[in-house]
Amino acid sequence: MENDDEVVLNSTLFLDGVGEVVAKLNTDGLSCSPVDSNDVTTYCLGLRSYTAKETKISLSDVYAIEQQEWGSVYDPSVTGTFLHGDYVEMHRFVVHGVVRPKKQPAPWILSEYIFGHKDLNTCEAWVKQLNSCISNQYKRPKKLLVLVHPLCGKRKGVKTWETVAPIFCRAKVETKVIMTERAGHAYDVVSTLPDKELRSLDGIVTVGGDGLFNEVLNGLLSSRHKASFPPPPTGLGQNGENYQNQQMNITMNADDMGDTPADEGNSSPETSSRNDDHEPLLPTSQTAGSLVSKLGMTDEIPSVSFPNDRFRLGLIPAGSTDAIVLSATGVRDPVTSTLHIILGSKMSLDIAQVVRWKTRPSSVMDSPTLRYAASFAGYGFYGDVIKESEKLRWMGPMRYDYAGTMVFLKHKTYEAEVTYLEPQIMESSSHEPKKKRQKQICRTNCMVCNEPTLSESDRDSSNVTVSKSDIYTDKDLKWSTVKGRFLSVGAAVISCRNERAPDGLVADAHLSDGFLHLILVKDCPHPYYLWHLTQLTKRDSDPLNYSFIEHHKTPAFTFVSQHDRSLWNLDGEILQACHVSVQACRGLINLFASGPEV
Ligand SMILES: Nc1ncnc2c1ncn2[C@@H]1O[C@H](COP(=O)(O)OP(=O)(O)OP(=O)(O)O)[C@@H](O)[C@H]1O
Repeated sequence: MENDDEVVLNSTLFLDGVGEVVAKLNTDGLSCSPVDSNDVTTYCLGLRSYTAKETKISLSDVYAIEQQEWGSVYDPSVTGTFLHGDYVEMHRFVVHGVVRPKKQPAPWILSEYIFGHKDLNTCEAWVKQLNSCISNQYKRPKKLLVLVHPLCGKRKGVKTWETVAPIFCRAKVETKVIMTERAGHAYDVVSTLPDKELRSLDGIVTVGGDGLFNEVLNGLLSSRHKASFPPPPTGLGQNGENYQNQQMNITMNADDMGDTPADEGNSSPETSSRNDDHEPLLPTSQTAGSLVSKLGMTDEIPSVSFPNDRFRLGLIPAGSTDAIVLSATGVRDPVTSTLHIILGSKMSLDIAQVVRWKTRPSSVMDSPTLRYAASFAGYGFYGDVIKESEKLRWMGPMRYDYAGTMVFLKHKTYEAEVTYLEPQIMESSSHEPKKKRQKQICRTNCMVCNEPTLSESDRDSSNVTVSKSDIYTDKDLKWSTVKGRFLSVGAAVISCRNERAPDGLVADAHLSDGFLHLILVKDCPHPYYLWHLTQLTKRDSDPLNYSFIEHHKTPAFTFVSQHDRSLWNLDGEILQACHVSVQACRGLINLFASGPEV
């Protein structure tokens, strides 16, 4: 802004509340210095009434420019009246910006600067030039699909959208808005979006909670993410023939591609009671043809695939927990999220890919079912709470507390075997309680998330293509198994901060480091478990540092249980599964966010 050579526009304008200023626009932003520096400070009745220093507005903080009608601009420097200042009539334009509070985390605040000039052409030239600067310089979205869940949270989806819609409108971002009518609607819309339409969009935005976001994520990735999947649990042929056969089935069985969802219409034991389960992304969904929840059900390779550098997802929080937004922006504020979207913030996010190999122990062999989770995959306590809370929807968000208490009192434990990949080079967690670890919190421009993986750096230097599945034969990783009775098995992709757990489940989980945090809570007395749960609600506590808890940072794990009602909670959505494998897909999607400023 200092270099006058870069100045693209320079004139004297009126700035509302400041008076006449010399305004200069360059590639970084706009600077306005009062014409008469003697006017910098004025006094009213002996009190200093305003200070007008140079005003600097960075273009990266400008989200809209608007031409306004002829009207009044306040000039505090006008003298001659008892009180300083008066309104002056002129042509006007408004620069809409963002104020990012210094103390974080805090919501971003909308600001506006009203400029005026007697000459309409001068105002129009400024509007044109400013618009061209903000549209050329930043990767801002022009067209978005917006899915609004009207009943989310305390039925505040529509109200939240009505609050932020004018901001999109002001910023001239085209939005195609769909109100969801039922569970599974968003999944159906997104999974059946033709490639041409998807290519015309810069992203998809959800106005709702983590559940709605999870539907969009699954709709987007189900047929558009082609990757080798994690090995199945032992017993299903981890390295052997069965596993290979599964892969063949999954990728080549064209008969499964019809309009009938994989799990529907046959007489296997798991289908008979399937509709009891709340699985909107599975058979109850209406657009059956779009259900590509079985891996690779289609031969057709969509032209829009993931990971995708351009396409981003946005979340405008209106749900009952909003853990993904809190972890991605640090605040649960619809306006802050909207500004991140309009200003084109971008950060990548790991996604957990969950493969269900068996629904029930009695099933002979299911067709594998694929699901994605952005924040959390949990079994035992977590699955049971979701199942209980579904019956209590009428209670609103309170149902989680009630259901949580009920499930806690039952103290159910599950026999299971968990096998996870352990990075040898990493500080691995022991089974013993350990000293409080130095937590490296994920923030904006996080060093950990920006570090290339070992295979990525090898690939860069040697030009060798490393397939995703190579991770499972990496010499720096080994498989370890834990067997026993568990109160819960959880895998956090991100910190999972929420209003009840200010540091989240795992305070130092990273948004895009390619790891899951596997948390195994073994059978223990009631009070111990209660103690762990209460620690989660406190800031700066160490809720995982107990002898009955194992915490492992892992890129993948498998899980086997012999329980008939084995329920998983994936971002708050239920999946019934007794054999699963889960892997972290590093940076699989991009969000309109920049990481929390915590
Ligand atoms: N119009 C609708 N009617 C009923 N359910 C819907 C509708 N739209 C979406 N859903 C479903 O509601 C569930 C919860 O949505 P969401 O997470 O957006 O809201 P929430 O209030 O945070 O809910 P939860 O407390 O269950 O997390 C999702 O599984 C989604 O499939």
